[in-house]
Amino acid sequence: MALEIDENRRAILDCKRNLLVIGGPGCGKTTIALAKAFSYIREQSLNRGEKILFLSFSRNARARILESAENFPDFKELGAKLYVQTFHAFFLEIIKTHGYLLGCPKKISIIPPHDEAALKGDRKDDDPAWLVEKQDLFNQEGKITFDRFAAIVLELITRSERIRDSIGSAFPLIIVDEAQDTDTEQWQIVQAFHGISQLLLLGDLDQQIFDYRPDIDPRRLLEIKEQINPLEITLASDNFRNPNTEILDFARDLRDNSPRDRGYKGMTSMKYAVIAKYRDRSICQSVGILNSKIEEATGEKPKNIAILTPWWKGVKMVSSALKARKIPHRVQFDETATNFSSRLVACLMEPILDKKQHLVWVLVILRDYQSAKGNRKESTKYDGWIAKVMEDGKVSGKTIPYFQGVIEKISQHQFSGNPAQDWKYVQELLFTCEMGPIQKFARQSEFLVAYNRGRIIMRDLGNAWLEHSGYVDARGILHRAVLESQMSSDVVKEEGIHVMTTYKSKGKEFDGVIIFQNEHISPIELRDDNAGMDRSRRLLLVGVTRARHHVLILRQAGFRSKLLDMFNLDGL
Ligand SMILES: Nc1ncnc2c1ncn2[C@@H]1O[C@H](COP(=O)(O)OP(=O)(O)OP(=O)(O)O)[C@@H](O)[C@H]1O
Repeated sequence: MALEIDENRRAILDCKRNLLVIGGPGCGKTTIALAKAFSYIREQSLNRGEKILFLSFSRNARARILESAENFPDFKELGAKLYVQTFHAFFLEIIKTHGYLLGCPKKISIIPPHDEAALKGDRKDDDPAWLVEKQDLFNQEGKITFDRFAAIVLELITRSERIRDSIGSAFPLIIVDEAQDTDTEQWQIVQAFHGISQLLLLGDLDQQIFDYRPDIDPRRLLEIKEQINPLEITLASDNFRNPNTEILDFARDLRDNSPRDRGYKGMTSMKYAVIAKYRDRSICQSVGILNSKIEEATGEKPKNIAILTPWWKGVKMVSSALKARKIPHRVQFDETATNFSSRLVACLMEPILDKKQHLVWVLVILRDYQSAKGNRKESTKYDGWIAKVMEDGKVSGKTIPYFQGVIEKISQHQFSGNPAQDWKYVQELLFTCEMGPIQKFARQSEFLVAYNRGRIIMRDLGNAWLEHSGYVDARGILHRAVLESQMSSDVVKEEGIHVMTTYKSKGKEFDGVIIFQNEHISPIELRDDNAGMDRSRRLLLVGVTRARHHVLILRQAGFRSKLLDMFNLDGL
């Protein structure tokens, strides 16, 4: 990749003070930040142990940064000095090293989000009792929820200058991606290194899509300017991502609510009939159409495309349509349901020594799932059942007899010792359940493959079998593998078709993008948005600007969209 270095970019490379680089989608913020990192490593000859830290918000964004870094000719020689990490993983490392100084046990364990949701139940995030409970879990048991990472790190570095200085001096240059989306604690942590490390902050207010979270403030960039006095450089007018198209013009017109009367090069709209089978066929067809559009424009087949929808429900709809026609794709999914559903399968694979105890475990999983969903009525119902089962009392309804039957059947079944086959046996048993909600819940375990940890789970289950002739601690094996995956530093391969929420697509880049619009499942106009639809506009802007060559908006026929109807996109 031949990098264009203009005056602005030269200033960024040469600057020795804190820097704030602002610019819209695809203007080259990540690229110039990486260029600066490599030039810093080369010119400042880092001491042993020193690295350039590049912090990002998500594993997706981290993967994309690493992929871009690999394209630099310097990567082979200097890549080991570049440390790209998510905020979460970086904070966790600090807590694991220094957390005990706050008086908690030395061994730290994480409470994954789905278990956290189950513990919290229907209490609000800021419920005082829940806040105290989380603090106690950390102080007394070393158990920590994801949302407390930043608070704990902040406490550590504020209470100990020595810790702050030793972290800061290991990273003479700290780059922060999407600085506009830092919450108060994250920003305070970064700010604490002001004066110790050089800070390079990348930002774009048009892409602030997490502002529904209480701590994300549109004034963050102003605050940054006031507090660390950075050299400010704007790359606003540049577009390196899709310069041969008018995708960015569309995005800007969308942002400014000033649609023009002709179409936009690189943007197409296609309508589908709402009846499920036609809709699903159109979803699959849209992939082929997008591929041809890209091939027409570039002379090459696309390397990757993304299908984006605002909610996971839309992801599921698109994924099922592709799956039915055996079109391979990678998917984002409802992690909560998948985790609990897989836990149910794992639980039923464990040796059944006491059928009543096993039934209680099953009910606890279902209770925790309902609680994680904030479904208090359902979780209370399960609490009642659990108490009754423990007292050997009678419970009316079909659920208990159904699971008693499943446990009975499995206890008489001889597992083969082949974990994949045995996992499937339990799954299929649950898939035949006649109670719709239970069957639907069980089906969520199919998404476990999306964690990329299937092989490790099967390997560890295989080891358990070798050691015990049974899947002892299958739930623990699953738990550890899922947790590792949630914190993992694996780089997800970018090729092929990716189905995800637009939120997850942030910071990524694809040859083509399909925006799937559906009135209920995948709305372009978000519910509870303001009259100007600012959030909806920003979300759509992030989605369309992921594309390098073409965007296809797949629209439900007959549905009037306040945002899209204003535009005169080329139709099919
Ligand atoms: N100076 C440059 N010269 C040549 N190509 C560039 C330059 N800067 C960026 N690019 C290319 O443009 C595309 C977008 O760049 P990049 O991802 O850095 O933009 P960004 O501002 O971080 O985007 P976003 O905020 O939307 O994630 C990439 O494919 C990158 O290789």
